[in-house]
Amino acid sequence: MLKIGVPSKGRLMQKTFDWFSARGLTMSKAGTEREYSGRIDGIEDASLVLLSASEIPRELAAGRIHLGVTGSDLVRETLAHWEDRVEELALMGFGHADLVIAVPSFWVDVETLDDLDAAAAAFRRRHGHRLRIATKYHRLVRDYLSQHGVADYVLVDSQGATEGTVRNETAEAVADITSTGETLRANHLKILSGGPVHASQATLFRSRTACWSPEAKANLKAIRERLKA
Ligand SMILES: Nc1ncnc2c1ncn2[C@@H]1O[C@H](COP(=O)(O)OP(=O)(O)OP(=O)(O)O)[C@@H](O)[C@H]1O
Ligand SMILES: O=P(O)(O)OC[C@H]1O[C@H](OP(=O)(O)OP(=O)(O)O)[C@H](O)[C@@H]1O
Repeated sequence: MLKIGVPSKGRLMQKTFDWFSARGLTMSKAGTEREYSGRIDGIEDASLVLLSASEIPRELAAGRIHLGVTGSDLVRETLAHWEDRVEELALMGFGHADLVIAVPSFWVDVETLDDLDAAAAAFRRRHGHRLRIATKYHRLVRDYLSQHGVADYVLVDSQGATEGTVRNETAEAVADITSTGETLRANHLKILSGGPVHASQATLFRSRTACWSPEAKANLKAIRERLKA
């Protein structure tokens, strides 16, 4: 039995169903709105596992699902050495969002990462502690800043309403996902230039660690054919 994990709710769920449906694989939620089970028509011996988008990377890495749909940001953030554990089968063309670093709009001297580096050093000299960046994307932000030689900062964990941390004085800067930019603007934050930390979109992943029985492999082959068509 091939297990496919798809988002059970939230912004990725309906578009995931639509994407598969356009390729001849009809997914639907079973039972009532609140029941987290589903069915998939158009392929034999495949079952749907409805999960939170943020749990799908872990389930793929543990091999409990064979395929899974989630944001590319969540896989990179959740799984160390993600490419060893999952394979990207298809970029799905929706769920686009950029992980960006943003600072208060009134920091007129800070536009680039180099500026942030200089501001962080000055901040430490003046305040005696490191500049705080609020985020839930610890791995991605740490790797990105280290690649760009920025070291004088500390990450503070924020699992939601991250843009509010600057106003609430629990951080000086933020690293968060944005699509329209509305939330950043409303909180008087501006994005550093130089491109996003990661440009995310909904992606179909294959687990490298799941048990790939001959039947599961045959099922995957059939799905790949559908995707090509
Ligand atoms: N404002 C946004 N616009 C577009 N995509 C976004 C936005 N915020 C987050 N995303 C993307 O949506 C995905 C997460 O989806 P969603 O927020 O529905 O799941 P979740 O946080 O796991 O929800 P839950 O755990 O409550 O089920 C991530 O890949 C992220 O990049
Ligand atoms: O650029 P925008 O279109 O304004 O979208 C950005 C917001 O969307 C996400 O939050 P979400 O709605 O998932 O809530 P959260 O704060 O609980 O993460 C993200 O964390 C930003 O706060």
